Amino acid sequence: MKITVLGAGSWGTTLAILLASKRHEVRLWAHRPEFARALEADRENKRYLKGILFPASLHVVENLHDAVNAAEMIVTAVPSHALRATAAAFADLNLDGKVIVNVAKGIERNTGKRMSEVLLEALPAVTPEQIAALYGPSHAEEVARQQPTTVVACSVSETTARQVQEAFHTSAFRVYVNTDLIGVEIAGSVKNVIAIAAGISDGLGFGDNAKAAIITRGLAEISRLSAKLGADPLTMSGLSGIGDLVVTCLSRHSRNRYVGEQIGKGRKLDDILGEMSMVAEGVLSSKAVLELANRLGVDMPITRAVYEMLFEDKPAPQAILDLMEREPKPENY
Ligand SMILES: NC(=O)c1ccc[n+]([C@@H]2O[C@H](COP(=O)([O-])OP(=O)(O)OC[C@H]3O[C@@H](n4cnc5c(N)ncnc54)[C@H](O)[C@@H]3O)[C@@H](O)[C@H]2O)c1
Ligand SMILES: O=P(O)(O)OC[C@H](O)CO
Repeated sequence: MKITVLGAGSWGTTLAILLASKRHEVRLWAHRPEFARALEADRENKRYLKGILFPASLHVVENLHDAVNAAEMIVTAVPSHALRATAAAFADLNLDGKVIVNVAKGIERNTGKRMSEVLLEALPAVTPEQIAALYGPSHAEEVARQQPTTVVACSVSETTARQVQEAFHTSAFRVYVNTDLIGVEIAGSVKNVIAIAAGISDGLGFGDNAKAAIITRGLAEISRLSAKLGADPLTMSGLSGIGDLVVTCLSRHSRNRYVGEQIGKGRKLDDILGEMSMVAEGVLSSKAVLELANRLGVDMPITRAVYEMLFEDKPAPQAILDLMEREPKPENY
């Protein structure tokens, strides 16, 4: 199959290598032409995925239109804040019959939209059945080393989800299917905000009890938001739900958990982000998720606390105390 991956960060590069290793004809597009030229010269992504060489069937391309025109399947792996502009830049091409697999995890600033909603708006000729998400607990560093990983291919069309499953599945990268796109996208995106809270707990020196509380009560607020939006509650116990929440809250690879850890140590957000080369989606998503929750009347206290610590300079110890001293509540509400 001819597959184009848009975005040559750690995840886009990892997926392009995985797909090329399956003998698909793969094109990898980087939004900066000079970076594309460096990738082609090195046959390696020295900035985002050092030490993993490109298979021969992976072609680096500079021209977005050529990359999209050549593809039967398009994988969008740019950061979520860049997805709308990236898609709009190829909206005038003929996209009939092409499947678009988004792997960016985030909720759009200002609109509160999920990534599939952003794609449908930016690509008016594309139908919901052409769009899929590939989500789940999958750090690039481990997938690139072919360590066992499980993910979920999701689309409102089961046929499309199965096409994506077939395209990506390997003996080290096991792909399940699901058709609950709302649940998969909400869970897979909001977990980044909860992972920042988990990192804050680490930075403050708290232990396993606090981490378990953040994961469990984080899942409770993700579940409340998803239910309000019409998701299947079962998705929350799946790979994009508890699976991705656990990996992101616990992993040493997680950029979101790292940002939180630094905040917990008392550092300023701008300083932390200024020295990071990789995207931590939960930072921008915290604001978008909180606005969405407020609009829908959904209580998301951990998300609110993360937002206050990141953007309103609330000291982390105070935020934790405020969370703990809230009015006692029933577990299921
Ligand atoms: N890294 C992972 O393990 C992993 C796993 C699953 C999902 N994801 C998701 O995949 C998405 C991409 O993450 P990543 O880890 O590959 O990012 P990264 O931080 O490794 O790299 C970001 C990439 O985006 C590019 N970029 C930056 N601004 C851009 C713009 N305006 N337009 C187009 N491209 C731009 C950068 O050049 C770079 O290639 C994120 O939403 C992330 O949550 C990442
Ligand atoms: O490194 P993070 O925190 O962006 O997490 C990456 C992936 O979403 C894990 O599945």
